[in-house]
Amino acid sequence: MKVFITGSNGLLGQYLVQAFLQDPRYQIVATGRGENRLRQQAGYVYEPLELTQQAAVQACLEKHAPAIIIHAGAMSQVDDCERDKAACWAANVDATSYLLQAALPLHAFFLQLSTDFIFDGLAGPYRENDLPHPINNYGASKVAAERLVMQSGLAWAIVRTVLVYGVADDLRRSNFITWVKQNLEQGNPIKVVNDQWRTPTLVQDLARGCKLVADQRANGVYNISGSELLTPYQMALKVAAFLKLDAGLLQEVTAQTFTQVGARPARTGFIIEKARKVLGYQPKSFAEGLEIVAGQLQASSQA
Ligand SMILES: NC(=O)C1=CN([C@@H]2O[C@H](COP(=O)(O)OP(=O)(O)OC[C@H]3O[C@@H](n4cnc5c(N)ncnc54)[C@H](OP(=O)(O)O)[C@@H]3O)[C@@H](O)[C@H]2O)C=CC1
Ligand SMILES: Cc1cn([C@H]2C[C@H](O)[C@@H](COP(=O)(O)OP(=O)(O)O[C@H]3O[C@@H](C)C(=O)[C@@H](O)[C@H]3O)O2)c(=O)[nH]c1=O
Repeated sequence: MKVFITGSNGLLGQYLVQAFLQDPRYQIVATGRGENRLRQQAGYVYEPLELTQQAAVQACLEKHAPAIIIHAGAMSQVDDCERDKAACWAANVDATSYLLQAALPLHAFFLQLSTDFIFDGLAGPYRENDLPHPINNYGASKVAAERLVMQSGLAWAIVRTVLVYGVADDLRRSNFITWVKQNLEQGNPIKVVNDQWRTPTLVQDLARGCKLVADQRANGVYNISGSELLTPYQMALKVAAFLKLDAGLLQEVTAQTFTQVGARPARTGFIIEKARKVLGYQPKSFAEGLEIVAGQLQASSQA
């Protein structure tokens, strides 16, 4: 069975390819912007695909006619989305519309990735049936994409996640854990907020959760994240302790002393009971996640 993955050069995309490569039931079509940046390039088809080009999306889906589409591609830089709403909308909404239109005649199962940033962060942690109320362009674009998916007429699932962390090849954006590690290793003091709440998600868990949804063709919205509600400051302390780095470089601040272009919802995080019960989803603890990331970093430094 053919699975079509968008955003395959990204943090999640790389782990989706790895997860489906382990399962001989699937043939993978991985798509990304420009050249394939994954270290492993055998065992699947890679197609360069600019998702904002409707004709290219149409032609690529016609050519491969997948049974399952996992749409991980997105403009995920929240501040860039705030600065350039048109680019954000093109990448996160129009691109989703092009994929859905091309998927319709294929009757493909469509799995859309979404985010805790669809909420305003006043009442987290959130369940699947809480009402979205985004406070930045990125979140608004993901709400619009979710609505297109729900109204598409296809069999669909929406996987929402939070603050994804992990190690991947040639990423265009760092993630919080690697960002903290790099700064502490270089002796750079960093300001870290103590009044935002997240359920940080190990990228391997997220990929596993997406595969559970795809394997079961599970319809509906699923929160797939870590289970522990932590502040970035608490996360950073755990990173420092685990990696034996200098926590003295961590400066505990509140969000208002911390200006980011795109507003961040204060208290998000997800309740993941539905994914546990319906899908059998079982995330690693944050400590286990750090151990896995540290092991990967050690292995890559010795390679
Ligand atoms: N990271 C996180 O903390 C969270 C992520 N999510 C969602 O999960 C999904 C995956 O996120 P993640 O892997 O972390 O994000 P990344 O930014 O690592 O990956 C996104 C990928 O999409 C590609 N892409 C962006 N625009 C286009 C385009 N116009 N045409 C083709 N490809 C494009 C990027 O290409 P390139 O590499 O060339 O830039 C990139 O490889 C996204 O939908 C995101 O919104 C949700 C919650 C949290
Ligand atoms: C850069 C930075 C971040 N932080 C905090 C703020 C925030 O809560 C957390 C991560 O901040 P960042 O700006 O790195 O990441 P951010 O853009 O907030 O991450 C978001 O990405 C998109 C794709 C999502 O969908 C969201 O779920 C979320 O993961 O770390 C600090 O405390 N100090 C800092 O210097």
